[in-house]
Amino acid sequence: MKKIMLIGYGAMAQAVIERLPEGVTIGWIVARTHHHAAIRTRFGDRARPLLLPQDCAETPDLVLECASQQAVAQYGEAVLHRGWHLAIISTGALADSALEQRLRHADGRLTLLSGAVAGIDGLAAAKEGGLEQVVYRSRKSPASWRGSYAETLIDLNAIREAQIFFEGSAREAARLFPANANVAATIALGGVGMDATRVQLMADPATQRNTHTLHASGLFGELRLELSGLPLADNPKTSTLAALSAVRACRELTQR
Ligand SMILES: NC(=O)C1=CN([C@@H]2O[C@H](COP(=O)(O)OP(=O)(O)OC[C@H]3O[C@@H](n4cnc5c(N)ncnc54)[C@H](O)[C@@H]3O)[C@@H](O)[C@H]2O)C=CC1
Ligand SMILES: O=C([O-])CC(=O)C(=O)O
Repeated sequence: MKKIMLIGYGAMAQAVIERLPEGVTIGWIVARTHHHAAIRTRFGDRARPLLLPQDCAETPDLVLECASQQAVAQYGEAVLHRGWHLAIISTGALADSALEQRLRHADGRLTLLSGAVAGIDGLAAAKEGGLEQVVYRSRKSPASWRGSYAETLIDLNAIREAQIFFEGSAREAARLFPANANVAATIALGGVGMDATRVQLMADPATQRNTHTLHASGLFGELRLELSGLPLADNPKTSTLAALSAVRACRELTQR
């Protein structure tokens, strides 16, 4: 039985817990104090709530971050310095290049989950021949942008048609929209980097989906990809596919 540590106890963590593959169990959950009683009630002795990953005396088979960019910055190094395997969904944390370097040079294994998008393998292959441009657009409902920096750029209650409210680099997008633009960072890290990857963020009152569009061109030819994802019921910012990419990382533990 593989025993993992989960970081976070929000919408994505719940989706992962519900779909945990056979042969994988959760041993520890790093969560805010206000979640600890609920974790104890739900899991009893099977999973311990922790304040810090370092409070775990054993070696988890995988540490699965499903929390926030802040959690990656807060715990990432401590996890990797123990030689543990860390898989992160909040890839936008790596928009902080000093943090990225520290995490990449630490002892343990760092995996970037594919999250809400697909096609990173093809983009990375295309990069080997040279990429000319990579443009990423995220289109979500106004509800998905609520509570984000978008509220300072656009009146989400008043928009009647699709509107691009942000254009910039992947680094800017990932930093300004930490719960909404991790995909921009994932694409940037697979392709031409945080500063050269162009990002457009759009609010569309006519959609209930989180649609990710990737356009890349280079020596290989051209890639156009559109992924129209259903958001999680508990968090319209987060696509179901992002949670499923974390489930896949759990399943891979049983397939080695
Ligand atoms: N790579 C990708 O494609 C995607 C990445 N994400 C990332 O996944 C994260 C989680 O998504 P959801 O579960 O939907 O968000 P959520 O807001 O529903 O839940 C986040 C949970 O993490 C906990 N948390 C946050 N920071 C923490 C910390 N430092 N220590 C302990 N607990 C902490 C919160 O208390 C909450 O329980 C997002 O914030 C975003 O960074 C989300 C969607 C797609
Ligand atoms: O889940 C999504 O659709 C994308 C997302 O929130 C992110 O990139 O952080």
